[in-house]
Amino acid sequence: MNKLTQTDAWISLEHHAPLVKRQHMRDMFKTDPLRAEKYSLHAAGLFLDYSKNRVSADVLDDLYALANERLLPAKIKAMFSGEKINTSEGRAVLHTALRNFSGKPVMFDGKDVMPEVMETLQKVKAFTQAIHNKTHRGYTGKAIKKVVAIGIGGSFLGPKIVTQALKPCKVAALEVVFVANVDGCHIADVLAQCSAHDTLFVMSSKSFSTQETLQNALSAKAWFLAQGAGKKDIAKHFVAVSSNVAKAVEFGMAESNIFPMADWVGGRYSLWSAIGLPISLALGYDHFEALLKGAHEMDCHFQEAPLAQNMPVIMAMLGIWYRNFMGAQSHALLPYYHYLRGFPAYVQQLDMESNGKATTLKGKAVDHGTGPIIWGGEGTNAQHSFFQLIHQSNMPIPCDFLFPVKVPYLDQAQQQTHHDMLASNCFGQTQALMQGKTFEQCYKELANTGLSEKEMQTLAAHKTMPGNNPSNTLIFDELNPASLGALIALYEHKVFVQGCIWDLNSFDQWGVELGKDLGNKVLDMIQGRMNIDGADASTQALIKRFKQAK
Ligand SMILES: O=P(O)(O)OC[C@H]1O[C@](O)(CO)[C@@H](O)[C@@H]1O
Repeated sequence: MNKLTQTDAWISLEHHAPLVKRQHMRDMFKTDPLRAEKYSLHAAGLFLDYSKNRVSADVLDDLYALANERLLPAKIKAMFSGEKINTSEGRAVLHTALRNFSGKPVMFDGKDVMPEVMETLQKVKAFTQAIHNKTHRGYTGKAIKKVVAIGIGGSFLGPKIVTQALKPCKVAALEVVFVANVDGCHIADVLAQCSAHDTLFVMSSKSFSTQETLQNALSAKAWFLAQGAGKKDIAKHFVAVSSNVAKAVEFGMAESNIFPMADWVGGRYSLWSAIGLPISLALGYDHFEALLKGAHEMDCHFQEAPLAQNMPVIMAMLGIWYRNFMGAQSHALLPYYHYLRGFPAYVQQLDMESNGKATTLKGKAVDHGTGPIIWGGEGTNAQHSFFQLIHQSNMPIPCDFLFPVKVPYLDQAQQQTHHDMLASNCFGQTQALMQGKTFEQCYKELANTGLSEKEMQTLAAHKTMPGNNPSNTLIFDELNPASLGALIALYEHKVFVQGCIWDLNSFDQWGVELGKDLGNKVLDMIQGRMNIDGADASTQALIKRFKQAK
C-alpha cells in the first residue's frame, strides 16, 4: 500500500483544497438548489444533514477514493470478523459482537463468541431483575435503593452518559450514581448520602488494577464495614465487572458476584458489555437491550451501505478533509438536548484516546495530522460562551449539532415553546455559521445611526461574520435507547474509519501508561517507600513542598 500522503486521492485532494478555500458555502447553496437534499441521509433512526460542509462533489469523490485506496471495506470486514487488528496488544476488537442480534456466529480464534456474550447478558438481566423485584436485598433485608458505580475511563463514562441521556427511562425506585476520580472528596460526598442497608456497589474495571477504582472500592468497603455490616455481608452489597476474575477474587469479591468481560473489548468501547450493568440497573434490562439493538442497526448500516451513502464513513471522511486539507485542529460537538450534555466528553475520550497518536501500525512516524481535539458543550448555553470564537476567529472549527425532534415532556405547559426555541437556536446557529454576514450588510445597517464614516467602517468590520464555518446536523425523532445506541455506534465507527485512513491503531492507549507509572513512583516517594533523589529537581521540590504542608 502506498504511503497515505502519496496516494492519488490524497494528491488530488491537495489540489482541491486551495480552490475550495476560496469558495463560500453561501454560493454553493445558491448555485445548487438541491444541495440539502443531495447531502443528507437516514440511517438507523438518525438523519444527517451534511450539506453545510465546504465540499464539492469532486472533493467527496476523492475522499471516497481515498477510503478505497486505504482498503477501508476490507478493514471493516477485518474488525467485524474478529481479526487481531489491535496489533500492539495482539487483540481482536469485537465490541460489535456484544450487540450482535443477527443470530449469526462471530468467530474468534476458531470459536463462536456469541454463546458467551448471551450468557453474560442473561446474567446482567437476571441480576437487574433481582434488584428491581427486590429478591436481591441488602444484609438487613432492605431493598436496594441506591447503586454506586465505581470505575474510570471507559469503565465509567459510557454508563454515566447513557443513564444521564436516558433519564426519562429511569427506574424510579433506584438511584444510580457514579464515582471515578481518586480525589477523595467525590467518594466522601457520595457515601455521605448512602445507607449501608440499601446501597449496592458495582466496581467496574477491565484490568482490575486501576489505581482510582481500587482505592475508591477500598474506601467504599471500609465505609460499609464501619457502618456495622460484617465481612459476610459484603457479598450482598459488592459486585464487580472485570476481565481479570482472579484479581477481583483476590480483592475480596465473591466469584459469583463477578460479571465477566472479554479481553477483546476495549475500555472505551465497553459500555455494551457487562460494564453496562449500571445502565441496566438504572433503566431496566429491556432498555439496555434496546440500546444494544440500536447500535446493532448502525453496525449493519456501516457494513452494508456503499461508502458514499454510509453515515460513519461520510462523517469520518469530512473530518479527514478538514483536519488534513483545510487546517482544522479541533472538532466541536454541540448537543441541543440537556440530557445529552455529557456526549461531548464521551466522544472526547472515544476519539482522543483512539486516534490521539502519531505512529503508524508499522511503527513509523506519520507525516500528516491525526485525531483532532474534541470539545463542545450543550446548546444553547454554549452560544453564550464559546460560540463567539467559532463565529469570528480565524480558526476553522467543524461542528456537529445534535437535536431530538421530540422530547418526552412536551405535554407540560410551555414545553412546546421551549422546544421550538431550542430547535430555532440549533438550526439558526448552523445557518449563521454557514452564511455569516458580509461587511457590506453590516455597513448598510449602520446608515442613519449618526456615526462618522470612519466609525461606521470600524464598527462594520467588528460586526462582520465571515461565515463558511462547516457543520453537520444530526437529528433523531427522539432520544430513546435505540437512537442513542445508534448514535454512539456512529461515532465509534467514525473514529475507526479515521484510524484506518491515518494508519493508526485506534484500540491501544500506550500514551497513558508513563503518567500512571511515574504517578505510582511519586506516591512511593510521598509515602516514604522510595528515595526522592531519582526525581528531577522540579518534581523533588513539589514533593517536598507537599510533604511539608500536609
Ligand atoms: O477498566 P480499567 O482497566 O480499570 O481501565 C480504566 C481505563 O483506563 C484506561 O486504560 C486508560 O486510562 C482506559 O482505556 C480504560 O477505560
